[in-house]
Amino acid sequence: MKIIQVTCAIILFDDKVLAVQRSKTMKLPLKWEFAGGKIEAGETEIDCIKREIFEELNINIQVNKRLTPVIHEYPDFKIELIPFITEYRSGELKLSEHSDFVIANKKELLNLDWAEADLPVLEEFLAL
Ligand SMILES: Nc1nc2c([nH]c(=O)n2[C@@H]2O[C@H](COP(=O)(O)OP(=O)(O)OP(=O)(O)O)[C@@H](O)[C@H]2O)c(=O)[nH]1
Repeated sequence: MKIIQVTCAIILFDDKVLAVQRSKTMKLPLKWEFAGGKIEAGETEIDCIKREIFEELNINIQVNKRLTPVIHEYPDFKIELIPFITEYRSGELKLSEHSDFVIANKKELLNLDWAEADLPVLEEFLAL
């Protein structure tokens, strides 16, 4: 199965983190994830995550650290999820695709119903 490369951002707002909920009509409906998306041809990982965050959330971020990529096979597709720790810089947060968001502390993050590929990312982040 072809691997789709996807970047995602753990966006820090001081000591809290943004998580977004996929809409009913997206793949993995209503699951929580870190905002991000597919790497386009010729694009660097960093360009991709900054572009996706602006498209999906209307905000600008600073990228601070790359975490360990996760390869995950869902029943109908396979992704390499490439996570970055980032921080909010500017702009008014507006959702364009997702149905909801939270800016949550570590304990609150653990209570969300995450997309499976995100679980190792969350674990690595929480252990830092
Ligand atoms: N952005 C993002 N996608 C994730 C995460 N975890 C995870 O499994 N994915 C999956 O990675 C895939 C690519 O994300 P995307 O947001 O660019 O694509 P999509 O499926 O909404 O777009 P599509 O309509 O072109 O299929 C999605 O199928 C999504 O379910 C995550 O933390 N962030």
